[in-house]
Amino acid sequence: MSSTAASKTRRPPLDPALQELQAKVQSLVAPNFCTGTLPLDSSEGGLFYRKDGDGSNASFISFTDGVPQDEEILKLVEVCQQATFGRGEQDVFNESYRKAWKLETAQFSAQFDLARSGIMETVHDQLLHYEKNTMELEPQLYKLNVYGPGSFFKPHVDTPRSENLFASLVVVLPTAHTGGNLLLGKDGSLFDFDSSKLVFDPRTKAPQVAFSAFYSDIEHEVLPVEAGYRITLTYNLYLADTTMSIPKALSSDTLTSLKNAILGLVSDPKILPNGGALGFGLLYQYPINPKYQQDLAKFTGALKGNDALIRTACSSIGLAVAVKVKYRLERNKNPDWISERAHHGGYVDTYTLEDLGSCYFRKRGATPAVGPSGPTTTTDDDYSSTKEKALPLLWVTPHNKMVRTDAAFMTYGNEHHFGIAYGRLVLIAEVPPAPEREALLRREAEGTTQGEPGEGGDADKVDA
Ligand SMILES: O=C(O)CCC(=O)C(=O)O
Ligand SMILES: [Fe+2]
Repeated sequence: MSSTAASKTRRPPLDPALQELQAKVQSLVAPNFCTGTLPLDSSEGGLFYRKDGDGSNASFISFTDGVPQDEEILKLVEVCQQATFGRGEQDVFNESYRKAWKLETAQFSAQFDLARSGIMETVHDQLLHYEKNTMELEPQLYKLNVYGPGSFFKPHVDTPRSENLFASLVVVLPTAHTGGNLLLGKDGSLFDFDSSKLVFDPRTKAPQVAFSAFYSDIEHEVLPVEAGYRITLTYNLYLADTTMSIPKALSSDTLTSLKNAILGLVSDPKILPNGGALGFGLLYQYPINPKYQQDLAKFTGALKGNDALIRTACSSIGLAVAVKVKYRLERNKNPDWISERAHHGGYVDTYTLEDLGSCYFRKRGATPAVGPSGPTTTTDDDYSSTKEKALPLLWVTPHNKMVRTDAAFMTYGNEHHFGIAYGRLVLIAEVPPAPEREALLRREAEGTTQGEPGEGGDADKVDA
């Protein structure tokens, strides 16, 4: 029997509890960016810079000793290079896509000290909110950019130049300018960050920095600067393990209502009566290194925003959760499948939502491969003989609503990089057979499952 026939005959009407959980997941709003301003003390307001290759002559510009004049900024521009961007595997210069100047880190030293500024604490709290408190974000200064009149940067996602790239941070230094808004999300659907209005205190006119941090896979653009110069420091924020305990106060209302919606679904013995899994397509994309195929099976990075919230909700009610890569089979017309190389055991077949097509969850995989632009292709010889052992996988949400994945768009980034691609991931929460779920539900009703992380518990501890 073909898989298409199998999924057609098996698709049941949508359960009201599933509809409720879908609506809940789709209405989640975990933060995916954060912005703010910070006074800039005169001891931190300077920038030393030099010409490329000139070790002996440095110049200086102050951002706190009066508003920098155009002539001073033009001297800085003189030592800059035209900014390029990544397209496929090359850095290219194309003024219809990006018009700006850049300075490499070897050419400048800013007195502004990100580590001491307190910005990273805010960013950490917002962007790693629902994640394990064993991870932190490590900022790496990336470039200084100058956007003059007519400068802009067309919509793009930031290049995943390492598997650990998580977020991007832009710090705008205080200069007089108009335009140059940073739009987050498609056409600014998430936020319109108008630095021109933020870099001087509206009351005292004192200079300040304005910052914006966002997950690097979120589409963003810089609108043309209309007048003046917009000067930025950009940082890549990498995930790093930490032994420090980072306190977290989770907004438990959102988490509790999501947990209740999941419990509402799994408390129905007609749902996955013999066990199976709930599938959640993740909203964000994550950098994956196709070379390390084994590691694809155990994604250990932090999840972003809503994705992290779903993982925390599932694991804190005692469901075993795992993050998997979604693959596409090349040879036949079979739909996507999900593989986990590290485990051996059964296979999970599926009945699905209409818009996903069917999908197979297998606990033992053939060789996976990730293409350079996300969706994956592979061949799998023993695929058809193994799917009989499948258990149902019930999709709660489709994948990747947040991220545009059309090929042209995905080839653009802010720098070329070999080997790392943004991958589509799904979260699989294993659901035990109905009789075994009673204990889980009883525990939750009695409040004996783990509390939210940051309230003395760690959601991951309840993973099976
Ligand atoms: O200047 C900004 O606000 C964002 C710049 C940017 O997107 C980049 O450098 O990749
Ligand atoms: Fe960018």
